[in-house]
Amino acid sequence: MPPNRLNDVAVTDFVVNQRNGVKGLVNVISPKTLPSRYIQLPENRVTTEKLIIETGKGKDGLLSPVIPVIDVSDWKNPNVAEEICEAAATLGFFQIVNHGVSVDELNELRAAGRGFFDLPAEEKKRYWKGSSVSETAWYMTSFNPYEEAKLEWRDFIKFEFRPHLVDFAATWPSVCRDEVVKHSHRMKPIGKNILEILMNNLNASIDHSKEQILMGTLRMNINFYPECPEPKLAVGTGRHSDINTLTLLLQDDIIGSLYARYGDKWLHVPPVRGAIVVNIGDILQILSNDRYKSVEHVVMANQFLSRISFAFYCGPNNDSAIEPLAEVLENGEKPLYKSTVYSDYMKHFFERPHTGKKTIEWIKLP
Ligand SMILES: O=C(O)CCC(=O)C(=O)O
Ligand SMILES: [Fe+2]
Repeated sequence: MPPNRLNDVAVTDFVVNQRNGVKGLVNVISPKTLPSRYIQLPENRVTTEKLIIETGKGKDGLLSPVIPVIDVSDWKNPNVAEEICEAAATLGFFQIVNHGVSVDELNELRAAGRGFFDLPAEEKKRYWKGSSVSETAWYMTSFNPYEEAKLEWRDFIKFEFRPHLVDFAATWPSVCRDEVVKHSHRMKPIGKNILEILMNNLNASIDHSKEQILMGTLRMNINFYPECPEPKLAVGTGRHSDINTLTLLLQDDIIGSLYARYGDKWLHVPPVRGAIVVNIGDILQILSNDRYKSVEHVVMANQFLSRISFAFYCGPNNDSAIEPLAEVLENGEKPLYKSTVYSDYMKHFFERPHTGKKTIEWIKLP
């Protein structure tokens, strides 16, 4: 007989109320079965028959797609722009290589990120969301554990970059502070290059006010997924689309747990050494009046190894009005979304559990 599942009240108390996170649960209690608080409803599980892992002809005779890996060593090369725009308009995901950040630099960031999650519980708890010692960094478990019926098998720390404030990172955990700041300096110009390409393709220029919408706020999540006793019943990050313009994701080198929505299936985003995964967020879909696709994605949990990922988010300033660009509607096209202040959009997203593309649907015009 397998050991009994831990009960919901005890798990919520230990993981959320006592702020130990799911990593604390694994370290201290090491459950042999998945606590029921983490058992997803069948429709939210990512089951094998829904996965597209290897490309090739399916039963229907069609070739399944692959997430393109784009060599960006020359940003001015028109083929690069073409491949990026094509991926943004279809799969909503691509990977870039030869972007100028070395494998060693990426590995240093990975080690620093793990350093944070390896800190003693008491140290991490100081950053707990709502009472963090830092105004611009907070630590949490799952996505919104106070609203979710089922928890995600994930802890994370979020950073907001506020470079106009002197010493904005002074209150961040010293174990990863310098690497996180360095990473933002490396990712920002890459994000800008991609956004320029995507805007050019819409005949839209980037002036100061557009730049505030595209990348006026920069944030980063470090996601930590501990080993999970019954990964098939759980999710690492529930299905969602990102609510920013662009995400630049450094995922694990070995364990591929990220899947992007493709029809009614999930398409694997495989780890590629040295690559950064790029995905389009809701705001680019709105600005482009649906030319670019913000695609739902999900992260699975793993049984034997923990996984860490670093999501660098380019997004609007909180007070930006989000609406389809004038350049796109120029020929009399109907706007598909109603104008919304970005802080309201964020509030809508963060107040609910992860629910696919519900946030963008909320502002879709009939
Ligand atoms: O962990 C991952 O690979 C992706 C995480 C993610 O989707 C996010 O942080 O928005
Ligand atoms: Fe995401």
